[in-house]
Amino acid sequence: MTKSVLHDGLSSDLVSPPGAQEAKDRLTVALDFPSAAEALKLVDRLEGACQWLKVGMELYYAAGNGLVEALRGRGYSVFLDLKLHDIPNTVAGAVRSVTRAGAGLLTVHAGGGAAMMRAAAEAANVPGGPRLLAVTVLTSMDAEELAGVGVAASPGNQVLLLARLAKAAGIDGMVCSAGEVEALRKVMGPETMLVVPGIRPVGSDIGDQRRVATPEVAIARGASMLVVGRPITKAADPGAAARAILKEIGRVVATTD
Ligand SMILES: O=C(O)c1cc(=O)[nH]c(=O)n1[C@@H]1O[C@H](COP(=O)(O)O)[C@@H](O)[C@H]1O
Repeated sequence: MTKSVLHDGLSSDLVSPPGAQEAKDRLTVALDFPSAAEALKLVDRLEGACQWLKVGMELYYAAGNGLVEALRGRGYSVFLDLKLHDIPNTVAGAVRSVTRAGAGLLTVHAGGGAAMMRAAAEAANVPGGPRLLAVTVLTSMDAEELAGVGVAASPGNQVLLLARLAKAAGIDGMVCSAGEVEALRKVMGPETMLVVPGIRPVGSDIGDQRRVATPEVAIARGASMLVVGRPITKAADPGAAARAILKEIGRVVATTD
């Protein structure tokens, strides 16, 4: 479905079974750590289980573009999750600043509005610029939390509204929960990148997430890519935890190819 969109020009692993590279391309491990040293230690323990690594606010504020470049130097694709949300001029400037590091993906908050997203899309539209993802409704929010910030719509309807706004503004893909991905896939078509966090393999702690699903369910419903943090980074054996998730992804990919 989204194979060609996702692959970042890296060579396939010739000794892996068919579909293995696709599964790797569809898993992003969230490096939510306070320092480059801790993040790189985890990367070593992943033993190449994934192609994409997500650098979020905690790590980027500590380690900056240097770490993005270091991860790319090790052959990884970098998903820079800064969830930009400010006036259009400021967001466009931020996109230009981070573009220099060569991240493949960058997030903005869809709640920043159409003009902000258009400004971000224009700033990213340069050679080597990142593909932009619009974060719709955070997976840590349920209907009650949404109502608390004055949004009466259900998470499903709010995600759909923001996704349509993002697409019209020229954004490449959206971040949503597994609960909305099926409806979004129908509306957005096969090429739009739909990225799903809030992933919890059976038996793992839910923590602060609210709209969650297993890797298998999220991929079966149409997710292009999964974002997984603590179920891998806090596991006793992060490499084994990542490989178990790849197996779940692979099972679905094998039946849909
Ligand atoms: O944009 C994101 O990546 C994101 C959006 C969202 O709605 N929910 C969400 O959890 N995330 C990120 O996905 C990761 C999930 O981490 P875990 O809950 O530890 O698996 C974190 O790095 C979050 O910042």
